[in-house]
Amino acid sequence: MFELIDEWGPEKVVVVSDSRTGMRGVLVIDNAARGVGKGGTRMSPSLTVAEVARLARVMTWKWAGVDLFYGGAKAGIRFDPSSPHKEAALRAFVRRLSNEVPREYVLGLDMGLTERDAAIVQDELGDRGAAVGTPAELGGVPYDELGVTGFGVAEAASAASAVAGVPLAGARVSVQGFGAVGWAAAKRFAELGATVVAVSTVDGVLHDPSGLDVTRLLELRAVHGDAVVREYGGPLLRPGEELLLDAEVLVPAAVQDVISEEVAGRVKARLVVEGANLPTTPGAQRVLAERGITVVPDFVANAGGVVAAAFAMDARYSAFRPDPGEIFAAISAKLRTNTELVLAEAARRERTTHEAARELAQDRVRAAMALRGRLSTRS
Ligand SMILES: NC(=O)C1=CN([C@@H]2O[C@H](COP(=O)(O)OP(=O)(O)OC[C@H]3O[C@@H](n4cnc5c(N)ncnc54)[C@H](OP(=O)(O)O)[C@@H]3O)[C@@H](O)[C@H]2O)C=CC1
Ligand SMILES: O=C(O)CCC(=O)C(=O)O
Repeated sequence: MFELIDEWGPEKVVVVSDSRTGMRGVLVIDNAARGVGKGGTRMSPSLTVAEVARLARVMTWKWAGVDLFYGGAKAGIRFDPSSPHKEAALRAFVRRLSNEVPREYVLGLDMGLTERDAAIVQDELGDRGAAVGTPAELGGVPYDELGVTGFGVAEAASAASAVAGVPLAGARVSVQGFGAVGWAAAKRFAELGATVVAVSTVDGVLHDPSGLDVTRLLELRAVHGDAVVREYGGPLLRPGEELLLDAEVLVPAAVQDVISEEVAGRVKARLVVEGANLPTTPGAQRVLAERGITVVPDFVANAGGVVAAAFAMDARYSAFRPDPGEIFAAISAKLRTNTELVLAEAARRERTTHEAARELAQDRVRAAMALRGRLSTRS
């Protein structure tokens, strides 16, 4: 595990387990120089410690990128989110981390967890503190139900469209994943005048070159959940094919590492907007840049979730729930400005967009570390 550590972190890695439920979990606090550790908790049957450490590092850059004062952290639970024992596993996870939660880490939503789970976390914490992403009935900001992250992904795409030479009106968009990020991205792209030609889940890829009916997809998802692509009807392409379709815009919004160097060489889109965390490998980022394909990096494009989470953190101390309109407006403003800055800096510094965005975020984290006396004294 020591090989995970570099000059930025992680500062703390806590591994927990529970013999009764079989839950295994990990909390990674990557870098808390700018504030308390904050990031979503992922539940997946194949989760690894290294995966959570990589996600926690993304959070360090994400909070610094939007200049909000939280530290990079992420947690993960190795457990099947469809199991009837999910609640017991989640409660065991929170109980095992009672030293760290919420003093050093505040839970939020990531893959496999929903607002209902955040409510369970809140119940487990009692008067020790709050979870974030709880339902409106608990005074929370239900950011996955609101679709804030996907909304922000499409806003970032809109800001990048001029640089990429891809006007969004009429652009064909292919979206991988139709969960909290994917559905909301598809909805916002359609509102911005783009044509959503493909969406996918693990079941396969729905593809219609003349455009899918996004309203119908959203209605089907509300009723059938994950089974949405099968319920829509029509043939399905194999998972992965959505990355290579004829489309101007590609939005990977499911899992990490789906765009390898090899896949990057075959992507047809002119603009890739990363809804998921870590969907492109470093090699793929280089290939895409060499091919002149504009990439909006994950921690720039999907930062709508952290902006909403920051509102939710503030709401913990207020009797007034933030207005969703205010949250969406803040996301649009922050992500558009940041996207334009990152693309301009990448061009100016002759770096990939990931490199430029990381350098900008690192400057802020380094400044906080210096002020706290945390920089290395070794030469
Ligand atoms: N929720 C948020 O606010 C934020 C999420 N993210 C990141 O966005 C990504 C998605 O998260 P989120 O939408 O919350 O997760 P969800 O669990 O809500 O949805 C994930 C979606 O991806 C689909 N999927 C999983 N694997 C594949 C695959 N190999 N090919 C195609 N589709 C696949 C799932 O299909 P099925 O339903 O069939 O399993 C589901 O539709 C993650 O990387 C997450 O870390 C980043 C910032 C904020
Ligand atoms: O911090 C949160 O509550 C959710 C945001 C998150 O996990 C992410 O952006 O990946």
